[in-house]
Amino acid sequence: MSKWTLFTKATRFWSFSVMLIPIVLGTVGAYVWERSFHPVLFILTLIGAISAHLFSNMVNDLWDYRNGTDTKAKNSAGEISTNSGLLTGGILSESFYAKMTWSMLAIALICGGILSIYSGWNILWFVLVGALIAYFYVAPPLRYGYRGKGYSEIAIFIAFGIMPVLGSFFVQTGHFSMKPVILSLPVGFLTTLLLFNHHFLHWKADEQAGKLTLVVVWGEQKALVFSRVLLFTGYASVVICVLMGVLPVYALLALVTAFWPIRIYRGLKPHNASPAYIPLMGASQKASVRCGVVMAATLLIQGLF
Ligand SMILES: CC(C)=CCC/C(C)=C/CC/C(C)=C/CC/C(C)=C/CC/C(C)=C/CC/C(C)=C/CC/C(C)=C/CC/C(C)=C/COP(=O)(O)OP(=O)(O)O
Repeated sequence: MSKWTLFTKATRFWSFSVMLIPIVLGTVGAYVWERSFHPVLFILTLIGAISAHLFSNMVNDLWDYRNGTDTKAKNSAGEISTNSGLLTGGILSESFYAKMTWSMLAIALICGGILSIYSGWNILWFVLVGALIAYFYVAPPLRYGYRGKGYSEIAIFIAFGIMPVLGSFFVQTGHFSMKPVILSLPVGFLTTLLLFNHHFLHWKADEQAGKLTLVVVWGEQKALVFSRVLLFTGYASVVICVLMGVLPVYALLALVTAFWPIRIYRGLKPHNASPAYIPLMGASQKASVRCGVVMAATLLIQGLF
């Protein structure tokens, strides 16, 4: 395995698009509403936020391995593991993996430090809250992501919606505003949907390992209803953005991106084998990214013309 392949597997690198999109949205908002854009600060924000995201993926794997959760998922017949598989497969040692994990945190912290010097110390709030949310999702004593109370969904909504959109807006402008908060709602909900749907892939193994996700607590049928509600709420918030003047009316084009997940939901029964949820997960990721791309593009068009 090449070093790059190892890196992409260890960090679950290809999930980075769900962080890239909110960063772009906040930056485009700053440009369109305030005519403020600093390319170097944008690059630093991108590197810092994506490193923070990769750190959260890795620290999750590390603790799931230490807690034995990922080994259970690997050994459960019919279940689909969504961790990197490098620790459970013995491909990387725990100590090497931990060093890589803390390096990601270090990069994020350095970027956060530099940005706080240029854009204002308020950035440090994002650094503090981001690090706490990422670490205690799975690490003891909190392990708040596995309590089956919806805390993980709230954390994802904040970490992949409000924080990166508002944070990247703040980096460019040096102040806060309600506009980026409203702008963050669709991608916040749709990325929460992605995380929620990925729990369907291994919920039986999660249950055995005592990992209480909402799918485990509610059961498949009820969780599928909530999944649809999340999708609806995500797209309804695009309409809210338009009604509140945060996006131009032609941003409603983003609603078209709901077509793919809706088609997948139609093919699902109240109870399904794990593999049936792979297309749903793919469609949720695409919905979040495509909806965000259309929102950013239409906002930029409005600002340019
Ligand atoms: C996370 C971290 C390193 C934070 C440190 C500092 C930090 C935030 C640095 C960024 C500094 C910058 C760039 C500041 C500029 C202003 C900006 C843009 C601010 C936004 C900051 C930001 C990106 C905040 C979000 C931080 C993040 C990503 C928090 C993680 C959220 C979270 C709970 C993630 C869980 C991820 C996973 C893997 C879920 C799935 O796990 P699980 O359910 O177990 O399933 P599986 O079986 O698949 O493992």
